[in-house]
Amino acid sequence: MSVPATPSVSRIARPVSFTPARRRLSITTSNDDSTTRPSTPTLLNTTKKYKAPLSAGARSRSNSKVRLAPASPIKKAPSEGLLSRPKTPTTPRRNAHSPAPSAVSETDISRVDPEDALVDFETVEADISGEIDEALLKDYGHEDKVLVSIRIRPTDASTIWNHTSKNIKLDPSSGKATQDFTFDEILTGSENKPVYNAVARSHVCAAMDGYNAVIFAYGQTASGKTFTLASIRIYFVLSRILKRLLISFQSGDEDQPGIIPRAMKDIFAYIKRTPSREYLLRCSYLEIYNETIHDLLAHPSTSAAQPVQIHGTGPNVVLTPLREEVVTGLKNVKEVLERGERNRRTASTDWNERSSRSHSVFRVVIESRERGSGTSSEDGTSSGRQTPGFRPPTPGGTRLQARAGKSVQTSVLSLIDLAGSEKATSDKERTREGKYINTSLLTLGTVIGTLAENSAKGKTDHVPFRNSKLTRMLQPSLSGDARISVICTINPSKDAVGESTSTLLFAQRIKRVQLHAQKKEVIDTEALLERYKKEIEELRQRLAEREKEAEAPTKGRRLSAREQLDESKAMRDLNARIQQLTKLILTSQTVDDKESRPASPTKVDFDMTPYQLQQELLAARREIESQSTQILALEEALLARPVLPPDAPECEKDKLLSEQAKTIRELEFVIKGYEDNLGEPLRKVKEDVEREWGAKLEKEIKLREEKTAWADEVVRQLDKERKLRMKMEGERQALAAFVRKFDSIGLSSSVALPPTKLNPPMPTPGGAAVVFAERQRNRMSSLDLTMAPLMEAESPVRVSVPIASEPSLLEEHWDVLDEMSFEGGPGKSPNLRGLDLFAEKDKENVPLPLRVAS
Ligand SMILES: Nc1ncnc2c1ncn2[C@@H]1O[C@H](COP(=O)(O)OP(=O)(O)OP(=O)(O)O)[C@@H](O)[C@H]1O
Repeated sequence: MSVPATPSVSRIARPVSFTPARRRLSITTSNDDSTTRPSTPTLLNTTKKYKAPLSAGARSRSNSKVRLAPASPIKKAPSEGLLSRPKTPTTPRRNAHSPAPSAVSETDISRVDPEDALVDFETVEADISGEIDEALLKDYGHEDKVLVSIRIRPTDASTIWNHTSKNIKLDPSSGKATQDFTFDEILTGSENKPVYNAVARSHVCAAMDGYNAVIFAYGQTASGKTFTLASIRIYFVLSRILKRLLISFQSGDEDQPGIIPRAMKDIFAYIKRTPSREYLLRCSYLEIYNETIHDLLAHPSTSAAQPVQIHGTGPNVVLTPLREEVVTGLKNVKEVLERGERNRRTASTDWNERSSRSHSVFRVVIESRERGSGTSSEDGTSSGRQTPGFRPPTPGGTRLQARAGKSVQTSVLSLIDLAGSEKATSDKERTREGKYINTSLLTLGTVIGTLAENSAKGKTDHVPFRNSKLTRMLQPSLSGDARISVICTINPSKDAVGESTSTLLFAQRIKRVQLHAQKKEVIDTEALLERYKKEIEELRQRLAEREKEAEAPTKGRRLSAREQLDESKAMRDLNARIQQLTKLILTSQTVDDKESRPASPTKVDFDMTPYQLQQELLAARREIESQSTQILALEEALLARPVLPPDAPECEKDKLLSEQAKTIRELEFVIKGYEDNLGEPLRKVKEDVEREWGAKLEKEIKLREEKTAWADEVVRQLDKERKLRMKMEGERQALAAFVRKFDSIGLSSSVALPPTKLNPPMPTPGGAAVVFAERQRNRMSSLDLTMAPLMEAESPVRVSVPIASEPSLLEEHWDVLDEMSFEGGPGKSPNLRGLDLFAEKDKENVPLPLRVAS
C-alpha cells in the first residue's frame, strides 16, 4: 500500500470506478481556506493549529474577556462584575462573517467510495504513535454501569466543598444539609489529559472494539463542559494568545485539547496498533438549538432551510439529512471540527461570555473489517460487489460492505457537549434560549430518573424519550445500547451551591442506569454462500470417488468387514456434511432475502427398480441414523466442552465472568420484578382471603368436631343397646324353653303358688306358649307392616335389628325404640329415652315382666 509521504492535498474525482487495489485517499474540504487556517500537519501540537477566523462579535468578546478577566482563566459569577460586558444581541453562528463554505464537501461520504477511504495501520499518519500506556487505560466501561465523574472547576473564590478522589460533600460549616456523594472519579485542575484518561479513554477504545459509546458533559453554565469536551475552541486559543501577549503568563500554559481531539487522536493510534483490521471513519456534527436540529457541517443556509429530522423508533433512530464526512487523518478531523465549531451558536450570558446556546453532538461512525478481504481474488470467493463502481444503497447511506465472508463491525462514538442549565438572564433572547435548554435538560433528567428507577426496581415504566429532541436522539444509547461516560462539571463557589448540588443529584441518578451494550456485526451472506457451494462441490467429488473405489475393490481383493464399516462411515460423514451445508445455504438465503423459502422436496426417480428403491430407502435410513448419532455426539461435545480453555487469556475469563454476573443480575432483576409485581400482590390477596375465610373455617371445624363427638356418642349408645339386646334375647330363649318344659309336664294345673319374684304366675291352661302366640298375633295385626326396616346404609353404625321372624317375649318393650330420637344435635346428647329404659332394666337385671292371661 503506497502512502504519500507529503501532506499535499489531492482531490478525488467522482465517480470513482471500482478497482480491486485500494487507492490511498487524501481528502480536503472545499471550504478549506489557507488564508484563514494554518496548514499544520498535526492537530494537537500547538495552539496556532486552531486559529480560525472570528466573527466581529467573537473578537470583541475575546478582547472584552481579556480586559475584564485579566488574571484568571475562570469566568466569574455575575455578582463578580461581568454585567458590563457587551452582550450579543442575537445568537450568532460563529461563521457569520467568515467565507461561506461551498454546498458540498469532497469528504462527504455520499461522494466518496468507502473502499478508497479506508484507514489501516499502514496509512495512519506517521507522527501518530500506536504505543499505549496501559497504566493510563483505566478498566472502565467494561461493566454495565454508567461511568460517572465529577470535574470541579478551579476557582479563586473560597469553596465549601470537601472531596477525596471518589467522594464529595458540603463542608459541615456551610450550615447546609450535607450529603455524601460517591462517584467513579472526582477530578480537579486545568489539565485535560488526566480527565481524558479517566473519563473517556476506555470508552473510545470500547468504540473501536465495536461497542457504541457515548461521552457527555453535563453541568451548570460556565462550569467547564466545553473546556472539558471540545477544547479546540477558536476563542480559547485566540484568547490565550492574546493573554500571552498582553498578560505575561509566568507558568507554562500548555495547550489543553479537550476530549474530542484527544479521542480522535486515540482512534488513529488504535488503528495503528491493530494491523489485522481496516477502518472507515465517518464524522458528523450537529447541534440542537431551540429544539431544532442543525447540521453543523452543512452550509448554514442549507441547514437552516432543511433542519435535521429524527426518524425511526426505539433503537433504530436515524437522522436525515445529516452530512457525514470521511476522515482518514487528524488533518481531516481538524477541518471537520473547525467547520462545526464555526457554525455552533454561542453567546455571551451573565455567566459565560462564550456560553454554548445549544447541545452539540459530534459523532464518529467506526466501521471495520478484517484486512486482506478486499478483493475476490485473494481467497477465491466473491466480493459481493457485482458492478464495478456500483455500491448497493444501504438505509443510512453508503456503508462499508462485508466481503468474502468477513463481517463488518459498526459502532458509533458520540461526544456530546450539553448546553448549561441556567437561571433567567438579563437578556430576552438568552432567556428564551435558556427556557429551551432548561426544558430539554429537565427532560433528560426525567428520562434518566425513570431509567434509573426502572433499573433499580425492575420496573418497565414509560420513559418519556419523545419529550425532547435530545432525549429522542439519545434513546438508543440511554436504553442501554451503548457504554456511557458522563462528566458532570461543577462550579465550587459558594454562590453556585444549589446548581452544583442539583448536578451531583443528576450524576447520582445516572449512575443507577443499567446498560447492556453489545457489539454489532454485519455478515456478508453472499460470500458465505459462495464458500458453502464450493465446499459442497468438493465434497460431492470426493463422495463420487469413494463410491467408485468401493465398487471396484482395490487390487482384486474384497474389503474386510472393518474396512467396509470405515468406508461406509466416511461416506456417511461426507453426506452429512453436504446436507449440513445445503441447510446452511437455505438458512443464509432465507436470512438474506428476509423471506422463508419452502425446502424443495427430494426428487424420486420412479424408473428405478423396486430393489433400487429399497436400497435408496435403506441408505436414507442409515443417513438419518448417522445424523441422529452425529447430533447426539455434537450435543454431548457441546455439553462437555469447557466454556473457556484453561489457557485462555485472563481478559477472556474476566469477560465471561462479567457476562455471567450480568446474567445473574438480570435473573435477579427478573425475580425481583416478579416479587414486586406478582409476589407481593399475590401474597396480599392470600392474606385477605385467609383473613376473610379463616374465622369461617375455624367455625366449620368446631362444628364438625362437635358432630363427630355426637356421632361417637350415638355409636357408643347403640353398641351398648345391641349388647343388652343380645343378652336379653338369651334370657328370653331360656325363659321360653323353661315355659315349654313347664307346659309339657302339666305343672300349670296342679300347683298354685302365689306369684313372687322367684315364682312367677303360672300359665293358664293351654300353656304359656299358647298365650304368648295369641298375644303376638294380636300385636302383629295391629302393626303397620308397610313400615320399612332400618336400612344399613342409613345408619351410622351397623345395627342388627332383628326382624320379627320369630315372636319375641320382649317385643312389647321394643316399642320404645320407636320413640328413640337422634335429633339431639351438636352440643346436645342424643335423645335416647328408649335406651335409658333398657339401661334401667339392665341395671336391675330383671327379666321383662310377663303378663300371663289368667
Ligand atoms: N478546569 C478548568 N480550568 C481552567 N479554566 C476552565 C476550567 N473549566 C472552565 N474553565 C473556563 O471557564 C470558562 C467557562 O467554561 P466553559 O465555556 O467550558 O463552560 P460551559 O460549562 O461550557 O458553559 P456553557 O454551558 O455556558 O457553555 C471558560 O473561560 C473556560 O476556559
